[in-house]
Amino acid sequence: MMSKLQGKIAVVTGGTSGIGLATAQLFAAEGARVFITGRRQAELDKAAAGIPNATGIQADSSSSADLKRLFDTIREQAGRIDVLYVNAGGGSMAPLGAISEEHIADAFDRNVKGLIFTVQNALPLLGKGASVVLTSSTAGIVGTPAFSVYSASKAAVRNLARSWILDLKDRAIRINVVSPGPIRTPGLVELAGPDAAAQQGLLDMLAAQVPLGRVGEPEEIAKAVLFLASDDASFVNGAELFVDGGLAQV
Ligand SMILES: NC(=O)c1ccc[n+]([C@@H]2O[C@H](COP(=O)([O-])OP(=O)(O)OC[C@H]3O[C@@H](n4cnc5c(N)ncnc54)[C@H](O)[C@@H]3O)[C@@H](O)[C@H]2O)c1
Repeated sequence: MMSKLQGKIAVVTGGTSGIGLATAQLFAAEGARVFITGRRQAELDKAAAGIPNATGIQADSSSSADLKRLFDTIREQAGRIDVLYVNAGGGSMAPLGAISEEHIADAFDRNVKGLIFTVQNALPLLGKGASVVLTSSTAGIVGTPAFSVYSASKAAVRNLARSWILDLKDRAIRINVVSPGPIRTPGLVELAGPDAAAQQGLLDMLAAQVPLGRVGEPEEIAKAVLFLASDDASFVNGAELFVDGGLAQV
């Protein structure tokens, strides 16, 4: 069977851990040359070493200067981008009474500003048939305690996609959104702190809310991103794909 990304140039932001790492591995297995980004050089080197045909480029998505340097480097090394998966992001918890300026800046810099400037800087490298996948979350559509700022930042993502497909009309670039439910990643379990029992408690609590009765695995998001990124989704544009065991529907 033909590999789904044979010969393609793919970029995965936040590719050192969790969903981004699993997706970079799947993209590579499907024949892509993969560029991954992360904030810390040591983790980036470790992740890139485990992925065939991968290059790690240090870049903090919150930094416009880093993003410019990232895409300048990709232009020099590969000349174009066929698949852009904007995965870098995350957030921390704060109930309404504890929301601070820093809390808002952290979520919106990573999940909104960083996402906007990632796509903007990539634009000159995206040709006809290119695919962009953005990362939202079920938290962007259902209420989640102590997660309102993260939820608001993720809710912004679907509206960016809906407008951008109009901004890019006639360029034949597809933009879609993947919205994971609770997925067993370092980023999720660390919300419960360093204690393993507390982390398991968080996973159990989240699993109980999901109609399928469990949390998801990073590889399950990677497969959905591969679908949106590949020509299998050639007429899918401006869509939001929930990969959440049904959580967003209840
Ligand atoms: N795990 C979940 O349950 C879940 C659910 C919905 C959405 N998401 C979203 O999926 C994405 C990946 O999350 P994950 O759970 O795999 O988290 P993770 O913490 O395990 O991995 C996140 C990756 O993004 C990178 N990253 C974070 N901020 C960055 C920045 N400013 N610049 C560059 N890289 C940055 C991290 O270094 C890491 O490589 C995030 O956007 C997250 O909000 C996760």
